[in-house]
Amino acid sequence: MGSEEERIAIEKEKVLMVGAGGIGCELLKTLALTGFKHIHLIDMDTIEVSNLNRQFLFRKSHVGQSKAKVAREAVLKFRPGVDIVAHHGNVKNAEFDIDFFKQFSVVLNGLDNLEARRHVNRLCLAAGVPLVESGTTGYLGQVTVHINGKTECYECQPKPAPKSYPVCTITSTPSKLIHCIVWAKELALAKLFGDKSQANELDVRPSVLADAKADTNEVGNDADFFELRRGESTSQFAGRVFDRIFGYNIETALQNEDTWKARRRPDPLYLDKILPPEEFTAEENGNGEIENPTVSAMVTLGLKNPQKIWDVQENARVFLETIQLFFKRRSKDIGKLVFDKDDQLAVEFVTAAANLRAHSFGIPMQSLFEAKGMAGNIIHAIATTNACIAGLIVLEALKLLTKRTEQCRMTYCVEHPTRKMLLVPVEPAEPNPHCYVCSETPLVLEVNTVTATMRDVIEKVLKRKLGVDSPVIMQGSSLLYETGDDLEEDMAAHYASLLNKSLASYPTPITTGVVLTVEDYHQDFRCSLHVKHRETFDEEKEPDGMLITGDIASVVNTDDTLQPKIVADEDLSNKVENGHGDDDDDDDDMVMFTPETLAGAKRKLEEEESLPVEKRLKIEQLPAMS
Ligand SMILES: Nc1ncnc2c1ncn2[C@@H]1O[C@H](COP(=O)(O)OP(=O)(O)OP(=O)(O)O)[C@@H](O)[C@H]1O
Ligand SMILES: [Zn+2]
Repeated sequence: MGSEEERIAIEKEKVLMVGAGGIGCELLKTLALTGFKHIHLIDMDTIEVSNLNRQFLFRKSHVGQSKAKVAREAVLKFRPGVDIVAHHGNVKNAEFDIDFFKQFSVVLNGLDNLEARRHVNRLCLAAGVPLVESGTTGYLGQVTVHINGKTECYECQPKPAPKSYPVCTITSTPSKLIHCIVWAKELALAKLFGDKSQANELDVRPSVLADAKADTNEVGNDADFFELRRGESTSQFAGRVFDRIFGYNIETALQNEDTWKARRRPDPLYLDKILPPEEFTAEENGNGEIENPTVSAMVTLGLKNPQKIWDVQENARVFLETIQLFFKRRSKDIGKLVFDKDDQLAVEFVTAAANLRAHSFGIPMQSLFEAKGMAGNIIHAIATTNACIAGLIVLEALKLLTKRTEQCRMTYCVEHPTRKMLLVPVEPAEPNPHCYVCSETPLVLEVNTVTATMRDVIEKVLKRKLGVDSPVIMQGSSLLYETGDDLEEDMAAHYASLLNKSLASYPTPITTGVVLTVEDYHQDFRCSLHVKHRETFDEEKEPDGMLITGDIASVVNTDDTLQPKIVADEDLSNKVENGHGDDDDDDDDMVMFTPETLAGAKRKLEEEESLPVEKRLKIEQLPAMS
């Protein structure tokens, strides 16, 4: 039992918890059992079956209900005297504003995404409330403490960003299964079932070869190749797509000899070499069958074990069956499907398509279970890690509430003992004086002001890179853009009309030398952008056609949409692939974020003797995913 001072603080102070998932369930239980009496809890989600193995406050009968509300009820059963207020909503909602945050003595995060974490960080800074931030990934975890003005804020240091791959690795020269999975998920699935208006490089071929084929009309260069044709059965369609993407496209790529000089040549796959014809030439057209969102090709094909690696025939069958099922039972999703790791049919399609491509390129195939993990960037959560992290959060909260801030520590939970410790405490660093969030450091925006529009700047830089939700943009004293429900109609129309204008064609041209002020009142966020015109950008390395520089250590790409650069959470997929988190130094992979960017981190170790540098980097690189 702690000191009297602690007991009083525990009973009196009001704490806010954000997230009632893996960490959140453990945290709410630990707070209640420690004696905390006033707890607010925010979570926007409802309970899913897949949460039940570790989010122990939830039962099967709760599936579909609010996590925050059910967590509250579950804890009240064993600690009825605790005053718990459950909010079922997004922490970014306007109701959770700075005044709302001000009522708490400390905020405790149990979130799973960068966007929400950055938002809470900004509100805590604005409200002057200390934040205890946390994350776990399998056996790894971390708890960090952020006190406005005293320690670094959550955004003072760079965060691991998704790893990106050159487009050509994905479209033409995969060398690992993850490349094939990204291809299956972002190109094949998207081309067949996703939004057709989005650019998609699934079917790109060298123009010379494409022209030659088009002349003979052998395959055609038709834009609607991936559409179900009139009178065509879904099985004929699936077969046609199979031969195109695994056969014809590979054969076409093979004709580009230079590509294969130093690489293994892929083998084209054609259905008639893999399956007997009766399996893929059925004439029936099953459109119009009953829609069923939970349909599964594994069920209809009798494949039971998700951990078994399918052979080529099985992958071909699953590929064909998933396409048919999408058309017959999921037709409402066609044209708008986006990959979701909980969508069984989509995962089956991605597994089969990735495996077939892998087979063609001589890459070992994987089971659906493994492929799902890679496609969904899943590292299986470990309940014990969440419990340890929740305990550490409460310990840090106690130090904050009893004003023992000098004792606060960032604690890293590591997989292998470091100097006999699995929990490595590190003294919090001071605020980064160049952090654009907690200091007023200006940023430089390099952009082609003649071609880029204000919409580009808002979407690609302000929202995606700087994590701003509702930007207000000023140039000197004139307002260039604002959003909000209370905006007059004519003003909203005026701003909308300006959005598609290039920066240089604004009434007062926005070009080199102009300083834009960006604010988000809800986040109490403010920064200035110094505009610098630049003619050209490297399409591969700077796909946004703009670059934000300056003292922007913490500016990272939070967006995981994959156009035009293909991005995947390699940190995580590596772990699934190799069983550990080390990068295997495949120089094919282009990393947007390197250990060097972390080396400047100023954390000091608790003991005099420092960790070896590699170890320190690893600790600091721990991704905080959930
Ligand atoms: N913006 C947000 N507002 C409120 N709650 C959020 C927000 N973003 C994430 N959360 C909540 O944070 C929790 C994180 O928990 P956790 O990492 O265990 O994820 P999960 O969705 O429960 O599980 P998994 O992703 O592993 O299936 C989730 O319950 C999620 O709803
Ligand atoms: Zn900061």
